[in-house]
Amino acid sequence: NRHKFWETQPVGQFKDVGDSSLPDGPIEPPTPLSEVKQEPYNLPNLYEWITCDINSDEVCTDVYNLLTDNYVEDDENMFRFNYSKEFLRWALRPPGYFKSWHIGVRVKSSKKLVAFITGVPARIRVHDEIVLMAEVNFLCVHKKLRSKRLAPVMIKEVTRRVHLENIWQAAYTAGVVLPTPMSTCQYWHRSLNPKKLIDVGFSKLGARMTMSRTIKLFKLPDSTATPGFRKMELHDVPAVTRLLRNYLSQFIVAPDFDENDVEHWLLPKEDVVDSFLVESPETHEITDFCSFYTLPSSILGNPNHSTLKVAYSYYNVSTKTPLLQLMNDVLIVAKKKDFDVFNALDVMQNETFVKELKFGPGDGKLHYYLYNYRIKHALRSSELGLVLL
Ligand SMILES: COc1cccc(CC(=N)NC(=O)c2cccnc2OC2CCNCC2)c1
Repeated sequence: NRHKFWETQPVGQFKDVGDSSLPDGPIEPPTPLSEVKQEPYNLPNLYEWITCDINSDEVCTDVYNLLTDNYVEDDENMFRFNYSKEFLRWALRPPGYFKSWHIGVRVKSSKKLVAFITGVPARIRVHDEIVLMAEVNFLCVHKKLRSKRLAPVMIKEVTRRVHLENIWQAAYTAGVVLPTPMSTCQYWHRSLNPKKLIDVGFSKLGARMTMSRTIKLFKLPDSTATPGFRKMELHDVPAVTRLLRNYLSQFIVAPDFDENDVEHWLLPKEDVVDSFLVESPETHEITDFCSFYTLPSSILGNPNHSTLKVAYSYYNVSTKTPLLQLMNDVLIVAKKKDFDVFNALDVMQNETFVKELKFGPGDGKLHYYLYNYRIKHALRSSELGLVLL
């Protein structure tokens, strides 16, 4: 009963993979809103649901502390994601968000937050269909409450609250294989501070390599190479939206970003998201775009370092500047901002630059999933134009 819960859900089931009689699209029809369960699912006696007002500093701090101590670790339990409070506020309040989709579980007596799950609304295009979805993220159960089957209840409760807003599909990622990945991505790391990465065990010194040789190997220029390369600003939103919409149209699954979405997700926000563009010095046309988000990791049990400063490739568009040169400029900027490593999934055209720019393959995979939406043939990662936080 490895997937006891997921076998009860409207997701592609392993037994159905390859059954081409099943059409792409929703697996179950919407339920009339009057038939959606009106009250929250039952929790074990000591616990209660709490809707988390992420605008409240106290609540945001409780969420931050729960995730800092109990969220996703790498396979060797050496690192743990350490999303900042400002990042959480950004990630959870996009245009049209619902406070009711920021769901916590706390101990009735102590009011201690012990579990969390979230959804945010997103318009996602699948082939030629624009589908309103919830992007579900930050599922976290306190380490001391694991194996109490709390996660299935959290998932059912966020699903119920999404249904109440008349949304019937969702998108999510996981490092584990569940029924059934829509795509499976490889992740890649580009060392920016190789000495620290080796000191903390993130990287290993290559065979027949010295530390000084390794530092030299990953050294980057002090300044970017592309004329007209600059930070994105508010007045660039219309041009970046046009550039990004056109670029994303080539992928089978991609967000359907409008100007409001671009303003929220891609305008630079210090220590949260960085975005740059190339404005042609001659024509002032915006020809290229690149971005990354900031997600540090706590380093577990290292005497000299407590945090790994990690940049995650977000959305990149090259129409005039070679993608290789654009991404090398992004690495130069990330190094200058003191990031230790730059991560990228092999989605979109990322595979075309990772090898050239000295990325090394990560030791895990990131699986993408859709809820209540069948895609008969799993996508190649290069057919995926969606990056989740
Ligand atoms: C380096 O510190 C880590 C701390 C926790 C987990 C991992 C490995 C891992 N699971 N990495 C990823 O999932 C990953 C690798 C490359 C790019 N994006 C990623 O995940 C993103 C997107 C999904 N939500 C988490 C952040 C690494």
